[in-house]
Amino acid sequence: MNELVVDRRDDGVVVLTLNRPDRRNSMTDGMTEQWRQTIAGLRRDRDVRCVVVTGAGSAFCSGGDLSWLAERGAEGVPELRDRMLGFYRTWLAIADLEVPTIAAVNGAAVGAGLCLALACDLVYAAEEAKLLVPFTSLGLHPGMAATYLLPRVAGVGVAREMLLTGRAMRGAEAATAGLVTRAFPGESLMTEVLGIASRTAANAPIATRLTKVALAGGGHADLDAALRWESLAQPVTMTSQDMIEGLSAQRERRDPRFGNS
Ligand SMILES: C/C=C/C(=O)SCCNC(=O)CCNC(=O)[C@H](O)C(C)(C)COP(=O)(O)OP(=O)(O)OC[C@H]1O[C@@H](n2cnc3c(N)ncnc32)[C@H](O)[C@@H]1OP(=O)(O)O
Repeated sequence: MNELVVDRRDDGVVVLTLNRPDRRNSMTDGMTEQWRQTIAGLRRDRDVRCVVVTGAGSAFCSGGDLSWLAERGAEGVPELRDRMLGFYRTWLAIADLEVPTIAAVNGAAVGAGLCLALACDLVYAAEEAKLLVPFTSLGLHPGMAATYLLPRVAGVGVAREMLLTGRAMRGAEAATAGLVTRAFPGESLMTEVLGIASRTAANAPIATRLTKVALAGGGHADLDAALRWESLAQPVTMTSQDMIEGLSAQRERRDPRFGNS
């Protein structure tokens, strides 16, 4: 079975659907390998302007496959360390894509599954989606950069409560807490997300990529760093064909048609 469905749309948006609905899209070795190949392909593809990740069926992603954790053999810490590092890096490679990435959290996002969503630039959740990181209740230390992503996205207070108590949030509360960008009623989530993705994909590619670089790691550390970066990056876009097109489109009151230059 294809555990990762890739849908390339005409508007430059690629939708990746985790596809193991009967196991709530938990991450198996097979799905992880498909993810690795797909993300590597998307990195090289200049026609891609925005990537959306979602889950098939009722869940977004229930995290690491529990049967793998239960059945693991005689591997010791060094072997497991290598294995886990490879697993984390493969999934979090979505954060290395130069184009904007969006998680459409259609249902439960648990453990590594929530971390995958938080590694995206924008996270839209169904109001009823259940979000939690119950590592310690499973006897596990957090993984998949949970101890980086949660405090970074929602602040250390939210991270502490979610990681130490295992408390679940619904999408609506997660939006209020700043853990997700916005919540929508479940039935309209995909329509809303595809609209946002399409509009994002239509923006000037070079300006968008540079903006993403500027915001990586939570934005610049100080005002001077921001000014030094912007006084270089903005002139790069000022000399681009895209800016000429953007200004013409605004003058002519039409939608811009950006290339890649
Ligand atoms: C290294 C990484 C570590 C981590 O990521 S730690 C976190 C691990 N994940 C979890 O602890 C999540 C466990 N799953 C759940 O809490 C629930 O599921 C959900 C909230 C995601 C969804 O609930 P509902 O819709 O009621 O489904 P259901 O009846 O619990 O599950 C349906 C089938 O899916 C299997 N399943 C669910 N999650 C996983 C998983 N993570 N790995 C493997 N199988 C999973 C179940 O066992 C069951 O199977 P059957 O129909 O045969 O009873």
